[in-house]
Amino acid sequence: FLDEKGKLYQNDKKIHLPSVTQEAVLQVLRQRFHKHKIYTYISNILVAVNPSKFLPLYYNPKYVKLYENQPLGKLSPHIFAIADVAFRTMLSRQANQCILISGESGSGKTESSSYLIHCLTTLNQGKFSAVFHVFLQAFGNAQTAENNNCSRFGKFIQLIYLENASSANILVKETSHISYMSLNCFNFCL
Ligand SMILES: Nc1ncnc2c1ncn2[C@@H]1O[C@H](COP(=O)(O)OP(=O)(O)OP(=O)(O)O)[C@@H](O)[C@H]1O
Repeated sequence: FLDEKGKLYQNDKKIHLPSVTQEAVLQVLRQRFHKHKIYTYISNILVAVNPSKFLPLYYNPKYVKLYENQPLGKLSPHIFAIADVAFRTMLSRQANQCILISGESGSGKTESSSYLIHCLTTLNQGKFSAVFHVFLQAFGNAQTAENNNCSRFGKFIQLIYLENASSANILVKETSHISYMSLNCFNFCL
């Protein structure tokens, strides 16, 4: 989102970087971070910079509604936009969707997955309790030099969407066997 002179564009307008180097990308992320913008799109990939503090404005429940049914890139980059696109694509194509979250320890993968689950269950008006997360974290997390709440296991989370279920129609399954987190919503109950 830098213009040719290296200046940040206003209003999250999409533009090309003059040269795509690690330094240039980091510069954009840094500049946006200083403007309290922790999310940036690189194509349809969302880059999140860990703010290390809760940003209530970002995660206000009204944003789930705001991002609902909006094409990716129309509004400011946000993790709710990723959840919405996955959800809509699953419904329209009747096909599994997968969201991969990767990053170094302490970068915010667990937090991001919580926001995704929150948004996906809200979009579906389903009810989800955080029991799975709390339970797994109680046994599987530990404090490390990088992260006070470090997951000491890989995670695969599957959200199963049941189209005709009467009440809570997203089931959440959480298992722990791969080395980075993936989120997979699917399974239609026709
Ligand atoms: N979006 C966010 N908003 C506010 N705080 C965040 C956010 N993302 C991460 N954090 C903070 O950073 C800490 C580390 O994040 P998290 O545990 O999600 O990292 P992780 O990538 O899952 O780490 P690990 O691989 O070590 O398990 C969190 O406990 C939280 O305090």
